[in-house]
Amino acid sequence: MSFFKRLKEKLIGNTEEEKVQQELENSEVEVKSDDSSLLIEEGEQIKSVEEIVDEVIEEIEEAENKAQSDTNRENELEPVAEVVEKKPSAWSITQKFKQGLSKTRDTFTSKVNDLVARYRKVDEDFFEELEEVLLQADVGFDTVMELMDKLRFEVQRKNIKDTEGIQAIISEKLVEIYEAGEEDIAELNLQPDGELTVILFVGVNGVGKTTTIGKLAHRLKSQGKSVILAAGDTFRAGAIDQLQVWGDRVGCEVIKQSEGSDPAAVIYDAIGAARKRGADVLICDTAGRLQNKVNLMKELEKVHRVISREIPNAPHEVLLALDATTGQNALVQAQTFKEATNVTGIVLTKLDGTAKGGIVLAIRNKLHIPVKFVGLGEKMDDLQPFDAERYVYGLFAEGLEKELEKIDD
Ligand SMILES: Nc1nc2c(ncn2[C@@H]2O[C@H](COP(=O)(O)OP(=O)(O)OP(=O)(O)O)[C@@H](O)[C@H]2O)c(=O)[nH]1
Repeated sequence: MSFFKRLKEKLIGNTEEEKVQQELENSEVEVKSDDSSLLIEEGEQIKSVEEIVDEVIEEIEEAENKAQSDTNRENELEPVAEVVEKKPSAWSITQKFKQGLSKTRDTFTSKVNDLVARYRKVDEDFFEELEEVLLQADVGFDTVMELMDKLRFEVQRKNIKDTEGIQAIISEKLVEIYEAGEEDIAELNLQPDGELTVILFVGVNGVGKTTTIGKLAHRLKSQGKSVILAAGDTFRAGAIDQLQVWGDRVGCEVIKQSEGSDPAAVIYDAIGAARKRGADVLICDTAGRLQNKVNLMKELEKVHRVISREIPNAPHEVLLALDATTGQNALVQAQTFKEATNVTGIVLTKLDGTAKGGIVLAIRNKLHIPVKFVGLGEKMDDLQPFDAERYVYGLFAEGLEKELEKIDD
């Protein structure tokens, strides 16, 4: 199957139900933009100004009453755990990537578009400027070089002369580089039913670790899993309470001890509690002090040892939370944690807050650790499994849409 056919299927979803849903979503937008109420039908009486004013007042009152009852209903719906989750369509997830990457797209893509308009023909100068634009988006030197080689080769092979459509080729090559022959690298290593999965979260303070734990717990719960949280960050003031707030919101039990107690002891207790309750997933928070690497290593080693003594092969995931807005600094943090513990995946938070979303590619290429989740906003369902195809769509939405329209279903 060609790259673009596969891409289209991924973005829209390939079940009939998903296709119908997407068409509906599109047609809703069309109806809204076609405001037929402004048209006067043949034979219709033209209303007096007073009549129109009365009607408008009535509409405003109706809208206010509706808003009030919606707010009441929303308040009744808290906590979040009570909300019955509707499975999001493939297209709505794609739109989350598009929205979440809008800052990156606005800067990066507009520069690429500008290049395409200025050059029209693909030549060495064009490649050099493109290289610069990619470097500015934090894609990383090695990845940019690899991409440029692939682009030059493709342009020669297909005898491409025009710069138009180059976004589509860049997208294809970026996915190729990201996936590099591996499939399903974003999947969480969840154990079969009846067995406990232990997920350890690491990362420095302030990157959004606690929020991410809460969002992931919510996600797993809405997939029918029972989840317990372990308040292993006993170091940062307020961390235990913050996790408890998330536990209450999402409806998960939080196993905790007092501030300053031994994190390994908290996690040991939490494993016992999770087993007793027959829980499916235990998510453990840890402290994120980086000032002293030796201490960090010792602490994480101890936590690791305690977990794997209780459950061989556990922890099943060690997820490192990194803040995308810190750019190259995130790479340095990742390197330190990689040396301290066996990181199995990265959760890149606040991708929506940066114009340098190319950092995803740099992380993958430099560290060879898959990005398992990305934070695309502050809402509960804005934590999404990373998906290379949706990511490149987020980068080049407009350019790719033109290309995808050409593809028959
Ligand atoms: N826009 C956006 N904001 C996020 C995202 N993830 C987290 N945040 C926000 O980042 C802020 C910090 O997150 P917290 O989870 O409270 O992080 P923290 O308590 O400072 O530190 P740690 O828990 O140690 O990481 C909060 O306001 C979160 O709502 C994201 O993906 N996008």
